Amino acid sequence: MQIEGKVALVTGGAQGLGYAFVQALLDKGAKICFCDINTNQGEATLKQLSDKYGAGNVMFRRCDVTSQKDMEELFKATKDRYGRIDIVCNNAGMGGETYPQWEQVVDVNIKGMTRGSFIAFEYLRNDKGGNGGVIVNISSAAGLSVNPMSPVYCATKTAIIALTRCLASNEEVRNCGIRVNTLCPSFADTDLVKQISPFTLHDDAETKMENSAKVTNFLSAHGLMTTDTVAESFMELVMDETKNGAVLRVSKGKGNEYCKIEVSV
Ligand SMILES: NC(=O)c1ccc[n+]([C@@H]2O[C@H](COP(=O)([O-])OP(=O)(O)OC[C@H]3O[C@@H](n4cnc5c(N)ncnc54)[C@H](O)[C@@H]3O)[C@@H](O)[C@H]2O)c1
Ligand SMILES: CCCCC/C=C\C=C\[C@H](O)C/C=C\C/C=C\CCCC(=O)O
Repeated sequence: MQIEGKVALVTGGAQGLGYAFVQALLDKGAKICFCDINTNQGEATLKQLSDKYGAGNVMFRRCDVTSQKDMEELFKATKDRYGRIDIVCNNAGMGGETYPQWEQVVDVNIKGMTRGSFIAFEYLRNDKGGNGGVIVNISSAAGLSVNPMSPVYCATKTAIIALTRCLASNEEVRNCGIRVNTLCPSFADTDLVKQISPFTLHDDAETKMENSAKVTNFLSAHGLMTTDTVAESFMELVMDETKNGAVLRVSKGKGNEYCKIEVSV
């Protein structure tokens, strides 16, 4: 897919990986709408991006991906401003393993990305005025592996891999010119990683210290990628038109791998 002249929408784009995806798309000539629940950070990021790429090429809208109304308005505002939508990146996500945060993790990571995919279909489908296009859902290497420290986060990310593969395999979706892929990064240098708080059955100080040491050791064993490195792989999933239903794991230690998850039905 040629990016020049295309219109992309990125959720959770005010910082971290989403911000890197937005910049990678702008670098290739796309027009962008990014949303975030954090209005202050979103507006600060909009200012930086407008200075660098021109105010006509980028817009920000406050939007909570757990709200159907917010998301419908986000897509409509993007189409109203730029006339089309070609690329949707469902990126907004979070971690948290205790109540009530774990429920919000399910809402944002699973329902938010499902909502974003379903609304995207209405705008991309080439049988109803769209031009086809691509959806990239941001899962995680955590969705491909077993991890005792983050059962809820891992479950949500595995769900996104399943959602993506099923949607991509659907003939109606394919026939409307829409590809759906998922990116599964290992650790990258963002706030989300700095805030990891592992699942535990105990809340005493000693266990907390032990768990914190486990997280530190786990992180130093795997290393942190830059957000730009992850964005290069994101762009591969966007641009390579042969990729549909792809599950691309990106890891500092293990490199990039398109994962095959075979099941017999
Ligand atoms: N950083 C990593 O190591 C890593 C690895 C694999 C996958 N991921 C995934 O990448 C995505 C981005 O994570 P990140 O590391 O950049 O984290 P981050 O915390 O730096 O950025 C996440 C952004 O999403 C926004 N957000 C959160 N909830 C939202 C909501 N309800 N509606 C709209 N926006 C919301 C936040 O305000 C923030 O700007 C997430 O889906 C995360 O699970 C991150
Ligand atoms: C300390 C583990 C907690 C992990 C869950 C919390 C936040 C996760 C953020 C990222 O999505 C983590 C990404 C991958 C971690 C899972 C497996 C590591 C695989 C290592 C590799 O393949 O390089």
